[in-house]
Amino acid sequence: MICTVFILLTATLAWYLYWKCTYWKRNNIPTAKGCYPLFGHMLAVIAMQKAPGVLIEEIYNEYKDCSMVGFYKGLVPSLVIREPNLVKSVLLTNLSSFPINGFRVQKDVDPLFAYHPFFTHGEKWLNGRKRLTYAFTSGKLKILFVAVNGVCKKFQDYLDRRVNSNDKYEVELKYLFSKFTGEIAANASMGIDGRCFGDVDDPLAFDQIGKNFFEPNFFSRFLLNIVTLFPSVNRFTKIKFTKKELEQMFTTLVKENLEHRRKESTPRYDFLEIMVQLEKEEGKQLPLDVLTAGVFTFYIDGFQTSSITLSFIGFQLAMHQDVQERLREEVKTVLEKHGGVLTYEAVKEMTYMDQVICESQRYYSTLSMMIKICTEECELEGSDGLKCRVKPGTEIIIPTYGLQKDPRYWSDPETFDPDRFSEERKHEIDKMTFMPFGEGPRMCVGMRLALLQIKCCLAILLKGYKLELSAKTKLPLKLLHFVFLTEAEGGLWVHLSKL
Ligand code: HEM
Repeated sequence: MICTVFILLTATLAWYLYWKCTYWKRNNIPTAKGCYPLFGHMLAVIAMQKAPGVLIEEIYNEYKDCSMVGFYKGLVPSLVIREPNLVKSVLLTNLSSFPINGFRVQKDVDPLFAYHPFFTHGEKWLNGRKRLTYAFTSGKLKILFVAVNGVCKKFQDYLDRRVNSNDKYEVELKYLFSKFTGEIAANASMGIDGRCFGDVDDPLAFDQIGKNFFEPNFFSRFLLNIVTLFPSVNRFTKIKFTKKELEQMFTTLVKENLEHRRKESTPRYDFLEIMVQLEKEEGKQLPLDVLTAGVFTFYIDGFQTSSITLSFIGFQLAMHQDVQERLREEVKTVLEKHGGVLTYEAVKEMTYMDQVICESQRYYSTLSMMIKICTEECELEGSDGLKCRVKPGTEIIIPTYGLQKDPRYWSDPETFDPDRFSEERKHEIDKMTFMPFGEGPRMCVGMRLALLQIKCCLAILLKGYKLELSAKTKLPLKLLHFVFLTEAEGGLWVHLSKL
């Protein structure tokens, strides 16, 4: 009897797994190689042998003739879409069918993330997004520019100290730029000192505390992988993305800062001040947890993404001395025109810098992919005739990295050529093949601040220093994608010297 029950149960389970793993086949969609029962295509990812971004890149490159490719995240059917018209359909035309991002958090486990627009949808997303959009209009950016400019001065002073004492200062670019973006995150969010530019690394500095969050050890990386890949598991495991101490630190900082601001009227130039202005306009105070979450979003989103982006730009400039020289000329000419002062208007005039940033973002996309979850059935149709009726629960993967390097959409994609983005040529680019900040109503709300801080940082660097590649940088670069952020194995090392 027990034996029969066992056989029946095993046969049912085997049939169930077979049924799940043949979903794409039954729907006439090509399936990526390497599917294992229960784990789907995720075995190497779970075993920490492959980052999710690398897996998606491999799938993208292997199925060159297909508009879409199915794979399985465990038992969940996921679809990699490989054509701009399909991306447009998911991010714009049929956005209401894909309103949720593929990374989820639970309010009781990660309360600060629970208000982050990226992790929310519906009314909550709309409110969160509205507050951040308010903070990044042109008028408000000019307020934040005061803080950014202050950080530029500190950065310049830090570079002078480092280069003067070393003649040629050898530095890892993400380490260096994390100091800049960490200091911006502290200064421009709450008007506090981020302690990033000391001669010795301060464990409480904003660049160092961010390290704990973004550079976890092997074990926490494994847990984070599991939670991001299988969010429903976390209903039981309750693994936190944010450390409790970090949450407490931000809550205390915001609370103390708010008390001063609501009482005093000294002008301040930061995000919290803009939120206090918003309270006044709306005639009601925002709850402390909402404000803390806003400041936390500012920190988490601005710090790492911008420093990674900057480090790849710095790498490209060190590799391409002609581009570095041309950009330096632009910076010097524009600054001269503005009396040697880095103003908001001067930054806007640096158009070749925009091209260099775009091309670097295309070449090494900071976010290797985007993931959207279907909540309402919708049809996708590729140019090869493949049709897919996407069912609720299906995950759609937008392979940013693959699309931005695909020779179908980019001539000579492996050549670093900022002139692709020149006024004369940029019309040749299909919008949906270049999405460093996403696209559509859910695209990056902090894009303008990100570009402002990146441009200011580059202007300071280029007007006074030359970047040359250090032999410590391992070429060709091997890209690592921690969950979905891109980094280079061994780091990006350069020598900085005074001009
Ligand atoms: C170079 C730096 C940055 C890059 C490359 C970047 C990239 C992105 C991308 C690709 C998305 C869309 C993700 C998706 O649709 O799946 C996104 C969303 C978002 N970003 Fe950024 N970002 C940067 C800087 C910032 C900054 C400085 C802030 C705020 C201070 C910010 C706040 C956000 C928020 C709140 C969202 C979610 C938007 C929504 O779902 O409505 N980002 N970012």
